[in-house]
Amino acid sequence: MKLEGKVAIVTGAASGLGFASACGLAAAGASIVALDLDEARMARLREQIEPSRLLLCAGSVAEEAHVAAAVDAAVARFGALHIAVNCAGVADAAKTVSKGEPFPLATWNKVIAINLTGTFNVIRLAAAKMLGNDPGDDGERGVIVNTASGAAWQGQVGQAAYSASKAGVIGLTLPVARDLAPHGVRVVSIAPGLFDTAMVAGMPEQVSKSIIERMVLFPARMGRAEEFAALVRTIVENAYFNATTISLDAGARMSAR
Ligand SMILES: NC(=O)C1=CN([C@@H]2O[C@H](COP(=O)(O)OP(=O)(O)OC[C@H]3O[C@@H](n4cnc5c(N)ncnc54)[C@H](O)[C@@H]3O)[C@@H](O)[C@H]2O)C=CC1
Ligand SMILES: C[C@]12CCC(=O)C=C1CC[C@@H]1[C@@H]2[C@@H](O)C[C@@]2(C)[C@H]1CC[C@]2(O)C(=O)C=O
Repeated sequence: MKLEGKVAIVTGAASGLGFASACGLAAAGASIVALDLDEARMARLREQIEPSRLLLCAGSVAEEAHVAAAVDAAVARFGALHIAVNCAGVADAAKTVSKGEPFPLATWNKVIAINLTGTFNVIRLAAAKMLGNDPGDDGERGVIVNTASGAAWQGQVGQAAYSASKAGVIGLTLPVARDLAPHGVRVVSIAPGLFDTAMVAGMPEQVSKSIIERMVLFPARMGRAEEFAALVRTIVENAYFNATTISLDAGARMSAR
């Protein structure tokens, strides 16, 4: 799908991979509907994207009403919705049992609600709008890009909820692509390795250095948000990507413990 004149909703757009994706799609000519809980940080998009092609929506991907309002606003303001990029996510961690205390169910529910249910909430509401689009080349009406994680396959200590949520994103990719293929909507997920964003900013330098030296194959550094955004753009523009999860991780393999 050519990006010029298209409309994209990007969740988690206030920070990191979502911010870079919103900027990258806008630079290629798309109008952007940004959805994030963090209204203040999201406002930084105004410095990168011209006002006539930017709509900021404060809200949670886990709330039906918030996402419904954002996709309605996209169509009301820009006339259609062609692209959805799911980047909103959290990485709250806990051990299954720690010092005799079981994993807090509230943490489990939060991570699943945002990373997995939130992703599907955006997919279903955005796809319903995409089905109203006039078909383009090959009958294409829309593209959905989700963010999984290498942790789906190689979760570390404390990542039961996070890994399960991301495995869920990978799991839904094929059946949703099958559901939407007859309507000309593609669905692709990206599984990033370690990227230099706010989500990993709290990691002690020693830990990140050790992960990079021992577990990242080449190039031995964290990923840059712009590299993620470049893949999002490629997925949107290249109609032959569908129903798959693409690793973007410099060959990272995590250790056993
Ligand atoms: N940074 C990394 O190394 C990796 C990140 N990921 C995934 O990439 C996605 C983006 O992560 P980053 O950009 O690194 O993190 P980030 O922390 O920089 O950005 C995440 C954004 O999501 C927003 N958000 C959180 N909960 C939300 C909700 N309920 N509704 C709407 N927005 C919400 C936050 O306000 C924040 O702006 C996440 O799904 C994360 O799990 C996956 C693999 C590696
Ligand atoms: C658990 C990690 C690594 C150790 C640390 O000090 C801090 C962390 C919090 C953020 C985690 C870190 C690592 O496991 C990799 C992930 C899970 C990171 C959040 C996103 C992350 O980069 C990922 O999903 C990788 O695939």
